[in-house]
Amino acid sequence: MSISVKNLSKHYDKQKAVDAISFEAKPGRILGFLGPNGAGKSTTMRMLTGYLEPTSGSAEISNHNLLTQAIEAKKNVGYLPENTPLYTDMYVKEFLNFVGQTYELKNLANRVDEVIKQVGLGPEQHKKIGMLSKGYRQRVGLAQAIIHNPEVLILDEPTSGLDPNQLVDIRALIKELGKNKTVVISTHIMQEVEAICDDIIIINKGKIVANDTLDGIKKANNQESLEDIFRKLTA
Ligand SMILES: Nc1ncnc2c1ncn2[C@@H]1O[C@H](COP(=O)(O)OP(=O)(O)OP(=O)(O)O)[C@@H](O)[C@H]1O
Repeated sequence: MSISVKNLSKHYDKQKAVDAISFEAKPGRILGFLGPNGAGKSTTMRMLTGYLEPTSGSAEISNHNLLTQAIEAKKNVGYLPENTPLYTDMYVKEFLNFVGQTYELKNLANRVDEVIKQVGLGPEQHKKIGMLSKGYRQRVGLAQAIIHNPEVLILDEPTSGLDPNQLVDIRALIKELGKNKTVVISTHIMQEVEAICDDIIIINKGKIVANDTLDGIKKANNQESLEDIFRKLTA
């Protein structure tokens, strides 16, 4: 199993931001992680990438425990945070080289060229990150997330704020990456879920209220629209 989460919780004082959730995710599938604002999506994603320590419970990435085998676990996960904090003063290639060095990658120059091609950054690769449009910045964010070829990709609202053209391109890219990785993507756009996700988890107030395939959740709810199902489960 690429991701295995058991009774994972994060409490901020008395608030249970994430409340004993358990789930698994498999390779070659894209898991949509849905929930209203403040449901606990980003908090869960931060715990899955080792950025945030859980209050209790455990999470494994590629069979490595994130607490006790943190280095191995982190090698197997790539992360695109919600508001991608990129180094705007760095050039695209400079930044990707910098990230690659932190993973001590071999043949780094080749790998940087490879990911630039893979995410469609070719025409913009000689620019400073600060000069790029939001869509191209997201491509840099995706490039840094996949540079070490991780088995698991965690993408926190990767298409928010993109124009319709970039949106379609980035979705296609995520779909392509999902063919041989385990991708977890959070989004508020139900159309996006329909377009790219195989499986769905809906989280509400820190608890999982649905965990099914896209087809399964629709069948279980008399083929209602995903918007209606979402509202019913999270109202
Ligand atoms: N550092 C923190 N300190 C205190 N409370 C926090 C902290 N980070 C998150 N929270 C709270 O935990 C809850 C879950 O937040 P989280 O950011 O995980 O939600 P989310 O589902 O990602 O929301 P959104 O869709 O708005 O991004 C929220 O009530 C939030 O206010």
